[in-house]
Amino acid sequence: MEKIMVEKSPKLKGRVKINGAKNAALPLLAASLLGTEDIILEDVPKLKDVEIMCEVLSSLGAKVEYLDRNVIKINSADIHKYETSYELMSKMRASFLVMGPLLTRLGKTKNSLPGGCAIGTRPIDLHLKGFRALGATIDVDHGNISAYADRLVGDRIYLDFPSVGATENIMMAAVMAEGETIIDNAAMEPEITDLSNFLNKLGADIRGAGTSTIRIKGVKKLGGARHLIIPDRIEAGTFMVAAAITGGDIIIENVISNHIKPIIAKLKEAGCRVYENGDSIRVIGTEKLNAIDVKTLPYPGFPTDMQAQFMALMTLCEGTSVAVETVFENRFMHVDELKRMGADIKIDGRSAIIQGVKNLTGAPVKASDLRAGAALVLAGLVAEGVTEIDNIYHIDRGYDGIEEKFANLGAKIWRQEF
Ligand SMILES: CC(=O)N[C@H]1[C@@H](OP(=O)(O)OP(=O)(O)OC[C@H]2O[C@@H](n3ccc(=O)[nH]c3=O)[C@H](O)[C@@H]2O)O[C@H](CO)[C@@H](O)[C@@H]1O
Ligand SMILES: C=C(OP(=O)(O)O)C(=O)O
Repeated sequence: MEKIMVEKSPKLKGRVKINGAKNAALPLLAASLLGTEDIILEDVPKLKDVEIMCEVLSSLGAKVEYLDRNVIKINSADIHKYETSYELMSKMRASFLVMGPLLTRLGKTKNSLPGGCAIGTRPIDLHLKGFRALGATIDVDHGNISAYADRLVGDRIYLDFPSVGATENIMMAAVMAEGETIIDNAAMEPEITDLSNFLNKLGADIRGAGTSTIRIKGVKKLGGARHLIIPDRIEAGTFMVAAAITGGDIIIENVISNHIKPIIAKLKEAGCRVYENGDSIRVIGTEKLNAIDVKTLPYPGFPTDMQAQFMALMTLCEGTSVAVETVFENRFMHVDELKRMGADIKIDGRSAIIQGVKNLTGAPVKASDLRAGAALVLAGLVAEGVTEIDNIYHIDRGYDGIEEKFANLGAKIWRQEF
């Protein structure tokens, strides 16, 4: 069993290059099932989740080949299987994103129902509502969910919540449906726009991605393309908080600053200096951090995937900070772990009230989910002594080379076998 060990570190300084986004790579890999010619994805992060999605694609008959560390070639010309195994599906929720592409490409698909996870129950009712509106019949039995349709026909679909996954799955199912599909109250995350750009390169006809209304005109067939994945705004945000929490000075390269406006704004409110320069961002920390409040919201609001990392920062801000989580009903599992490190946090429903403390102390802690793990790494950088982080497979789902990147900035961090 491996743990990540973090020792109180000097102020982090230097440059760090951000990888392609996990949350763009996963839907793009799923969408690759739609193409009938070679697809090349560039800047794919080397992550456990990406590995699992590649296994899912291979299990369906796609040819998946690494051309380089971060470049994957996929050919789905001969996909024939429409069922995924429980074993693969249960490893990662995002594998459910193959449902839309398989439904439209093969007319049927059967997958095991994804369960909830540490951050919430994460239902898929909105994905299914979309598939049904396009004409699919949905059956659930023995933990499996099947969808089939002789033909899919476009319709107008209103999402009760702008779900990222539902928007993606419905977009992918609709690309080859007859006529026009309109998704209202669609998610507006940059990863949706990246997916739309990619599908259009394959020959799809999608307009409006990045706004709350997406229009998809069905086409007969999709081909191939080469596509560079957008930078990971959450990885970028995590390193920005690292500069803030250690009072350091970090230049973060390969960032689209428009994608991280709330992160920039909140770090400035905390007293940090943030300079945008083309595709890089420099964050300079401050001796005294001001208390800040954050409320998570769908894009362009403050991202739920940055709430835990900001909470690590808030534990050291002077005064009282409040974090309100509105996207997931149970995304406060990091609170007890931060408290073990000396943080003063109270939870009241969907709000966490954080009273700044003078310092944190290292402790054995557990990552309950991906971003909770990132928050513990950040807290460990400034906590007295050593922080020993267990369950780091969560962290490896979403951060490519986390120890190397932090160590290059001067952090005392290593992976240890126990
Ligand atoms: C692989 C990926 O891209 N993951 C991201 C994606 O997850 P994911 O696509 O799962 O997130 P959603 O936007 O779908 O979920 C947001 C909220 O909607 C609810 N919901 C969702 C679908 C549905 O059918 N019914 C329903 O009620 C969920 O329970 C949750 O409370 O967006 C989340 C919100 O920005 C991020 O935290 C995740 O990192
Ligand atoms: C919640 C996350 O991802 P996933 O949807 O893959 O669980 C995340 O990236 O923080």
